This record gives sequence, C-alpha cells and structure tokens, in this order.
Amino acid sequence: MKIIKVTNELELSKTAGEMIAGKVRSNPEIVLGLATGGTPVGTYKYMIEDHKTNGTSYSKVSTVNLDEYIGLQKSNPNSYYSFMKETLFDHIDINQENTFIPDGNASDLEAECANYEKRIAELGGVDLQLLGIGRNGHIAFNEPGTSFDSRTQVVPLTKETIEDNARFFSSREEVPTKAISMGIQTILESKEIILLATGKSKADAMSKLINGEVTEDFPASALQKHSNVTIIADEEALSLVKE
Ligand SMILES: O=P(O)(O)OC[C@H]1O[C@](O)(CO)[C@@H](O)[C@@H]1O
Repeated sequence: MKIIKVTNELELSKTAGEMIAGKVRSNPEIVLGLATGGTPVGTYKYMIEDHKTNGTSYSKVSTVNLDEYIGLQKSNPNSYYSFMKETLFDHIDINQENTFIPDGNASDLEAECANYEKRIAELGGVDLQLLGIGRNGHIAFNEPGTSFDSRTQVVPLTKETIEDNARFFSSREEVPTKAISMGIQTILESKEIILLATGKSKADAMSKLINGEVTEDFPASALQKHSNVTIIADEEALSLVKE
C-alpha cells in the first residue's frame, strides 16, 4: 500500500482531487467508484473547481457509488442520491444517466443488488474506487464480520455506524438501520483504490488497516490483499501507524 501523509484536510482534498482529475484527463471514459460520508466532500469540491477552471470533462465518465440507505426517498437530503447530486454531479458536466447508485427503495432489494453487480460488470468494472473508512473498519457499509467474498447485498448497520452518521440527521432515530452496499469482493475487483482518512477518530482504524492482521473482523484489512491501493490521510489519522 502506498501511503501519502498530508498535513490537513485541505491538502488531502487537493491531493486526492488532483489524482482523480488526472486519471479522468488521461482516460475520459473512466469508471469511477465514488464514496459518501464527510471525508470526500473536499475532494469533490476540488474536482468541481478543477472542472470549472481547467475544463476537466466528465462527459464520458461513468460512476458507481458504494452504497445507499434503505428506506430514504431519493429526495431526502440524507439519501446518497441527493448527497451525490449536491456535492458533485450537479456541478460538473457528467451525464447523470451514467451515474449509478443502488436503489434503496426498490420493491425487490435482492434483485436490485444482483442488477447492481450486473451493471458494474457491464461497465467493465471499476477503474478507480474512492473509499472512506469507518471507525470500526467498515468500507462502504460492510460492517465487521462481513465475508471478504461478499458482493452487493442488503446489510444491517451497527450501532456505532448509526451513531457516527446521526450527525447528518436531525435525530438518531431517523438514521436507517439497513443499507445496500457493494460487497468486499466487488470493491477488491476495482483496478485501483484510493482510501481517504482524516482526524484522530480514525487513528485506531488506520493502524489496524496498515499494521494489523487481515481478518473479516476488520473489513478494511481486505485492502491488504489488493495490489494497487493508495492511502491519503492526515497526520492525526496516521498517528498510531508504525512506520
Ligand atoms: O467520511 P466519514 O463521514 O467519516 O465516513 C466514513 C465512512 O462511513 C460511511 O459514511 C458509512 O458509514 C462511508 O460511506 C464512509 O466511507
């Protein structure tokens, strides 16, 4: 794993945003895997700025998102559908018909998961997957104990994840308890992965990711099995990592 240590969130966003924009310029038809949560917001901001000032075009890019809550309407500001439109898609020249997010309101959720996998395969797989990490080591919404062989599926959210994500909702009770999440095997099939982390609250998770054992009890450790992972993290997030 390649580790890029940055001093603050702004530098992280610039570093990640420039890497992604550079990949888009060299491969205009790239398939990007995108993440939600607080960490990538600055990166998306950088990509929007770069699009406006340098003209990096997303007109031929396709995107697949990692996950979506079950039970939130698309119009709910906390749905990842709304999040992606607001933080990125509405501000770049992407064809929104080429942006894919699991449908957390599908009448047949199992079929939705299977279709999502099919969609990714039809796109030729993910070229570059952006990831965040949960304090408990979750990647996408794959909580501890998820099989490394997992594919897109309906997953329960842990108490810890619900508490962490409650900050985006008016109350903890409003946070959905289930989601559709790309599986760990699906994520591992991406050709390249960039994982972002900031802040002290991620320090323990980052030390387990980099120095710990590969175990399904800590989902992000699966990334140690991938040959092209770049971690971009600030000093606080890397503060417990052994050199
Ligand atoms: O970037 P944040 O808000 O710390 O979230 C970390 C991870 O948790 C999730 O938001 C899911 O809980 C992921 O989408 C994200 O990668």
